[in-house]
Formats: sequence, C-alpha cells, structure tokens
Amino acid sequence: MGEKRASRYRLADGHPPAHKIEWKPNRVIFHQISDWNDAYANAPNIPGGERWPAAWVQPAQAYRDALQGSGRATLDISYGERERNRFDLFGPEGRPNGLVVFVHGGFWKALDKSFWSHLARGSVESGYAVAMPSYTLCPTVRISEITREIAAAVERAAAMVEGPLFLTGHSAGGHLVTRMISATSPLPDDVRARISHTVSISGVHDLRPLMKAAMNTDLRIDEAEALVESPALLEPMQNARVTCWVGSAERPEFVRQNALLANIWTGLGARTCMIEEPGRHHFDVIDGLADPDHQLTRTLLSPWPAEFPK
Ligand SMILES: N[C@@H](CC(=O)c1ccccc1NC=O)C(=O)O
Repeated sequence: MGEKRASRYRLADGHPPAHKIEWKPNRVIFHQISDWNDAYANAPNIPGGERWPAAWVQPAQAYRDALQGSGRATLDISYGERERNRFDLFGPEGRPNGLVVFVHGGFWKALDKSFWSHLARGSVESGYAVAMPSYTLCPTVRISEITREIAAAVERAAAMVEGPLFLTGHSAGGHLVTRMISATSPLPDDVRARISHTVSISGVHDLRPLMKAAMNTDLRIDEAEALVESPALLEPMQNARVTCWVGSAERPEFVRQNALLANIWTGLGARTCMIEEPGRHHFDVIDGLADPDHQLTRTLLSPWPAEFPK
C-alpha cells in the first residue's frame, strides 16, 4: 500500500526525503530557532503574562511581615561589599533541620530578593531555614561576577545554619545554583560537601543561545564566558545531585534547557532527575515552593530515593 504514495516523494537518486518516509519512528523532531528573542520571551507568550512580576510583590511582602512579626526573619544580612550583596534569612519554629538557598531569576538583569519571600514558606514550614540573596545585576557586572557573589552568599548563609544545604533557583537563578555544583564552583570544599540537593527550576544551563538575543547587550556573554559559566558545558562536582524542573507549558527553549543539563550530567556521573510539571508556565512553575505539601518542595527536601544506587 505504501509503495504507491511513497513514490510521489521519490527523489532522483531513489531516496524519499526523511519527513516523507512511511515508517513509524518513535519520534521525529525538526527544530530550528529563527527568532532568538521570541525563543526566550516568557511574558509575551503567556496569556495574562504581563501580571508578573507585579503579582509576586504583595504575597512576598505579606510573608516577610508575618515572619518578622514572629521574630523569624532577619533581613538584609550582608555577604559582600556591593549594595545588593544582602540576603534575607527566614527561620522555622525551633532549630532548623538545614538550610535552603533560593536564587531568583530575571535574566541576571532584573528584580531582587523582595519578590520571592513567600516561596520560603514551603521549606520553612517543613522545618528548614531559607536564605534569599539579592545580587548585582548585569550590565553593572557580568554573569561570572554574579557567580562569585552567589558563592559568597551561600558560604555566608551556610555559616549561620548547621546541617545539610539545599540550593534552588528559578531561570537565571537555576543557572546560578547549578553553577554552584559544577566542578569549577567557587564554593569551598566544606560547603560543597554539605550540599545534598540542588533543584534548578526553568534553569538556563547553556548560555550560548543567549549570545544571539538582544538582551546580550546587557549580559555581555561572549564565547569564552559561555564556556566557563554554562553548567551544561562543565562537569558536575563530586557527589552532585540535581533535579531539573520545568513547566510543560513553558517556551520550548526552557523545556530543552531543562532536559539538557539532566541529560548531560547523567552521563558524567551526577545523580539526576528531570521533571516537566504539567500545565505550568515560566511564572507559576515556582508556586509549589510556597506549599510544604507540593511535590516541588517535597522533592527539594527529599533524600535520594533508597531504591536508586548512590
Ligand atoms: N521579561 C522577561 C522576564 C523573565 O523572563 C523573568 C522574569 C522573572 C523571573 C525570571 C524570568 N526569566 C528568567 O530569568 C520575559 O518575560 O521574557
């Protein structure tokens, strides 16, 4: 039956073009990015997407106020020389089981810690302290400098809370936390050894595509920086465990960047997990962190499943 139809597409050399071959492969994907700005544009591709980041302001403020009211928030702890080198620390009732560090996104060039305080709730109610740093933005500094700032923030916060460390970050923050568990992480060995899990949410793990986007006038990523600052182009540190978490309704580039790191680090010996949360877009994909019972919080704080080899 196929013979007759297939022959319509037969080329002069006798081979039909690949997309016309009548066989049933598991999956064939043709891909090419032509608009690099649109590929990474979140808000314009989400219905009602213009509500963010403003939609985070009130819940973040309310949570900060509530924790301050009960004496469980310490705001603006300094971790470096620059103005933005400050983090907020939120604590559970009683002695913390360990420390979560959340690193915010905004393509390394927007926002600060004040938009995300409510996302500490899931971990705080699970008994963990949560540190949320601001950092100097591009173009004032380059991404490699932000990497050093985040390492300084993690080191300072880790000195304040005993126990295991959990790193999580969103988008540009997903890049920064996975950079912390790369073999060339600026973190000292004693801090690295305490990191039990890193969850990169919608992380950008290969910086090279952004060199083709208009935002690179602010980011100033060049080939040399992309090679030393892209987790997907680096080795994982010893004992690295990473979960790459993305929303299934995100831009295809974010879904790809998510799978990319889990894929390549699996081959380099890291313990990895890849999750596409159904229906979530780039802005509501982080909501689970506010809820102690949501799988995002549960996964972040979970031990590596005993049934998997270490
Ligand atoms: N204007 C950008 C904003 C954006 O992508 C974004 C906003 C808040 C937190 C993370 C973001 N993405 C990556 O860092 C956009 O919607 O494409």
